[in-house]
Amino acid sequence: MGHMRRRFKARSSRKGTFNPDDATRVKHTRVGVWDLYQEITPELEKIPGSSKYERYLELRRDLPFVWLMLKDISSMRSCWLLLCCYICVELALSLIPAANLWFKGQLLTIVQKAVESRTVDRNLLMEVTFGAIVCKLITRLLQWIKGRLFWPLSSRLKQHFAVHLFHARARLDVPTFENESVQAQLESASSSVGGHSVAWTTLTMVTGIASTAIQLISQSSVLWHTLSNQMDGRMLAMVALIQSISEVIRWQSQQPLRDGVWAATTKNQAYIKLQGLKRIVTFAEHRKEFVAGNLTGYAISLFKQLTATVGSDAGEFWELQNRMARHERSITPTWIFQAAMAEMPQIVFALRAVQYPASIPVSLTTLHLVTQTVSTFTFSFWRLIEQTGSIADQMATVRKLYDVLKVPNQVVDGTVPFPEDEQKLKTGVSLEFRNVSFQYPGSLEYALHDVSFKLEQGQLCVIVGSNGSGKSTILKLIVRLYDSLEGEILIDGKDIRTLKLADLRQAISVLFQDYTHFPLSVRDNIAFGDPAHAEDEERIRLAARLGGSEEFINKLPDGFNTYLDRPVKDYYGGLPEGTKTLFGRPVDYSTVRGAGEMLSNKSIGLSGGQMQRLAVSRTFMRSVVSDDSKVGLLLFDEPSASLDPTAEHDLFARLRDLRGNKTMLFSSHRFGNLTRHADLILYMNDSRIIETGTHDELLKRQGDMH
Ligand SMILES: Nc1ncnc2c1ncn2[C@@H]1O[C@H](COP(=O)(O)OP(=O)(O)OP(=O)(O)O)[C@@H](O)[C@H]1O
Repeated sequence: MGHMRRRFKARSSRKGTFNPDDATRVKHTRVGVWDLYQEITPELEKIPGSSKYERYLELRRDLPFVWLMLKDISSMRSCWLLLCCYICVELALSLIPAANLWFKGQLLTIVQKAVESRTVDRNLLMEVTFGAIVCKLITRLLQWIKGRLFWPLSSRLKQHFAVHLFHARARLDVPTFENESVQAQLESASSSVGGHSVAWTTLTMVTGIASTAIQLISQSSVLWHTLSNQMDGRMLAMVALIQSISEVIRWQSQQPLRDGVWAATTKNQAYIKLQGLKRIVTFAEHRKEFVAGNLTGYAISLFKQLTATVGSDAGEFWELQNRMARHERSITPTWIFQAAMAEMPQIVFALRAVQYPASIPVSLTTLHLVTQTVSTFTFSFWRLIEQTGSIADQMATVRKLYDVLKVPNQVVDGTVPFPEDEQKLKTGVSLEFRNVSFQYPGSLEYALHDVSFKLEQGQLCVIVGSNGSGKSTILKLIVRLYDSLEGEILIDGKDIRTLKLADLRQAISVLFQDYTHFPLSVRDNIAFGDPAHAEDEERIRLAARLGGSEEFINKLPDGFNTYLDRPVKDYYGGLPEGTKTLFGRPVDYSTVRGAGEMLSNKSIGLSGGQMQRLAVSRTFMRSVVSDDSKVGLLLFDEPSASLDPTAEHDLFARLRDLRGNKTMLFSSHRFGNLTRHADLILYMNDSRIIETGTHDELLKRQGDMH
């Protein structure tokens, strides 16, 4: 699989767009039910190794990053010694084929002498034989050492760069993270081949290329030297080499989808429907309606009929593509010429033998030497081409790996510390919106339009409005998930953009409407509300109690240690059907088909209300559990949306009790329980505040209107 991914990794060096309908640049082929569109590459680019100028520029841009990475790797204390050993072993291994060749050349000399003088230099023969054996042994030994170095080195690199990548991802703010190009960059920087990190792949690739190059150079110089006094030796070598290189080129050109721009789609309606039917009978989610709808008979006959219609054209894209590629290896004039060329060394040898019968033993050995060397040679050459082909992609990946740490966040950090006096937070902060307007990135509509209001220290404010009126957006702007386009937001009279982000967010506690649950234990889900006290068990339990979640958490299989959705699945195969739980967790048989022999665990279901209580507990952990909380402003976006009336009543009562004198802001769909206690109600519609006042004032005004 890893190999496949690497072979077909899309190369995205070309700028611009790809239009399958442009017949002048795009070749259209039918592959079974599939339509394959390939961009026509100019002939020149098909020659391996001939990279275009643009490609060269790219390499020049990316190369420094590879250097940076190598420096980075060697500066890791636990790595550099291993790395040195690894490089030495690789170097030694790449010189071995040349040594082997040298011994064979010596044999050739011995044979030649034997032919000429009818005597064999015994000592030399012994030396050569012994040398060849030692060479083999050393190779084995080096390979063994290389194998032993592999895991420690590769896993250390993986760890090091895992931290790097975690950092790169963790530091991004909301608009930057949502940006598609940043996502693509992160994706490719963390791409791995066969489970290895980018660093390891790059390292092996760089050492691999160096080693192949050394092999080629050392072998060819030894061969050239050895053959210098052989009749036709060099000619034989040239002929064999040309032949073998042309094989490589032919092989290269037979990989139509290796490089270049291409796309495939199917328009075969019968095939698409067939795939749809397969899914219906495969996945559990369709079963209820499939059975109740009495669809069995109909589906079977439809499936049979469609299978007949599509016929042998049916198939997955890769399967058909491989079949076609094999068919394409048809007989062409070049192919015939190459086949003839393959026999060329033998022909040269035969002609020579006819001319000089005495030279037969020598030329026979030369022939053997040449053909054998050339075949290892071809292999090395082929590898070099393979590797240089992917090195450009790999280097680009390395650059991206380093660039992701430099992606600028869109929300720029401020410099002013906040608050000046921590004690003041206890009495809450004041909050003011001055003519704030905002559009979400990529959206043309205003989510907030000229919004102004002022909330004094310690006041309770409720924003009321229908769906999509902009309530949540107000909360998101206060914590600077996004920055407003126009106007300013002031906290304690200071523009929030001037304040240090970490301080600002520390002083605010927020419960979003679309709160999330981290794929961690229930305890950690609450503890993450206040990292400073994440180890404080008492505090976590208190937060759970106040948030109304303690009771149901205690009933979970592992209590506070329960994972609602374990991020690491268990693996098993061939389980007897009677196994309902394993390792204390329920077995999920519904995923068995997709994952083959691997199965995963069912996630533990909580009701919507329980989820919300858990989220409220996390917020409480941060803001209301204790007096030493550094929070001065509490924001709640529909905290009771999934709660039943009693739970809602309890929650609000508790919140009013616990908040002390802190400033609090709620959003709600309706007037009611909460608005009665509000110092200020903002009534929103269509991105604007259309009315403000207290509960009574607003009701009165409404009454006046009717
Ligand atoms: N991430 C986003 N990207 C683009 N548009 C968004 C995004 N989030 C919200 N919007 C749009 O901004 C407007 C205001 O949304 P907001 O979430 O503030 O409404 P709301 O009053 O909180 O609604 P609800 O009561 O449904 O929660 C809506 O028109 C919405 O479609």
